[in-house]
Amino acid sequence: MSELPNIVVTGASGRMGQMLIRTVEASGKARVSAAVERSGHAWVGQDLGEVMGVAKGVVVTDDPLEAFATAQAVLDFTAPAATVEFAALAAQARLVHVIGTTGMEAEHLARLEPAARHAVIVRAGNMSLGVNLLVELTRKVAQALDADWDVEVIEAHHRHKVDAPSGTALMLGEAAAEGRGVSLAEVSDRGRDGITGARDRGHIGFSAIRGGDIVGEHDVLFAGEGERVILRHVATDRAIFARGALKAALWGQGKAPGEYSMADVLGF
Ligand SMILES: NC(=O)C1=CN([C@@H]2O[C@H](COP(=O)(O)OP(=O)(O)OC[C@H]3O[C@@H](n4cnc5c(N)ncnc54)[C@H](OP(=O)(O)O)[C@@H]3O)[C@@H](O)[C@H]2O)C=CC1
Ligand SMILES: O=C(O)C1=N[C@H](C(=O)O)C[C@H](O)C1
Repeated sequence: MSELPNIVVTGASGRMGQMLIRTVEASGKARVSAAVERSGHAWVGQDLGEVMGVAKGVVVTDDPLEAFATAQAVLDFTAPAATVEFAALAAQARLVHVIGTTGMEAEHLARLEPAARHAVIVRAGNMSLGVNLLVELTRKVAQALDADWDVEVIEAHHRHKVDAPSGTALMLGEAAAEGRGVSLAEVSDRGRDGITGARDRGHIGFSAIRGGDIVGEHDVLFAGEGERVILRHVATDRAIFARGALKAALWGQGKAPGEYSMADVLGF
């Protein structure tokens, strides 16, 4: 019997699901004990060893409750509607629920609150070390520069991405707003098109590019009179997100119930 923590991966066949399975299995710090896909998915009933060439003996299931029963953590990079269901089940089983899913609306976030009263949730729109550092830098730069400097968050992702702005762009926008001491909801400019009028002073703009296989690129532009400051992160490998998620799952063991961020995990 392995002494390593048991980890469940939901959305196992997805871009991140597969990366998470490979990262956990290669880490030597945990093992994949179960993999979940939705009912009717071609992978359900298949051995991961057969479909991925790793984690032999783990048969993909469409029963998350059964999968969660023998695990210590679940890594969940799926879709908002699925994530809120998994949160209730993870809380029931007292698992650490690491949520990478983006595009979560207020109604989804509200449904995480009861779960976080019973179990540890670590949620971040981006689990990489580099982006979480960029978030801290953005807060500091926004604090140092006044509203004469226009803030724009520009992000680029692959053609399959379904949500915009990205979760990362929203984290960066929140950090810029916090640095300025304003509420992002009150100063956010999204999706400019047509005769928009001149830019509002103090607003934070968002632009999204979608194309090809771009893993994820984020710029925070501070545009002043006669000069610009640009903070940039470029992801070239999804392993950076998976490594962060595994770190969060291990960090969360034994922590008090509640919702935590990657900044908590990284000690920023
Ligand atoms: N926080 C971070 O660091 C990162 C976050 N992400 C986010 O992770 C999410 C997934 O991204 P990505 O892997 O590219 O997307 P994919 O579409 O490749 O994968 C999503 C997976 O989740 C599955 N899924 C959806 N609903 C359910 C359900 N009810 N039960 C079980 N499985 C389900 C999908 O299955 P099906 O195909 O059948 O729908 C699919 O296998 C996105 O929200 C993305 O923004 C991505 C990278 C990093
Ligand atoms: O969908 C993706 O791919 C990614 N999503 C996250 C986001 O919305 O910011 C993180 C990363 O940029 C990749």
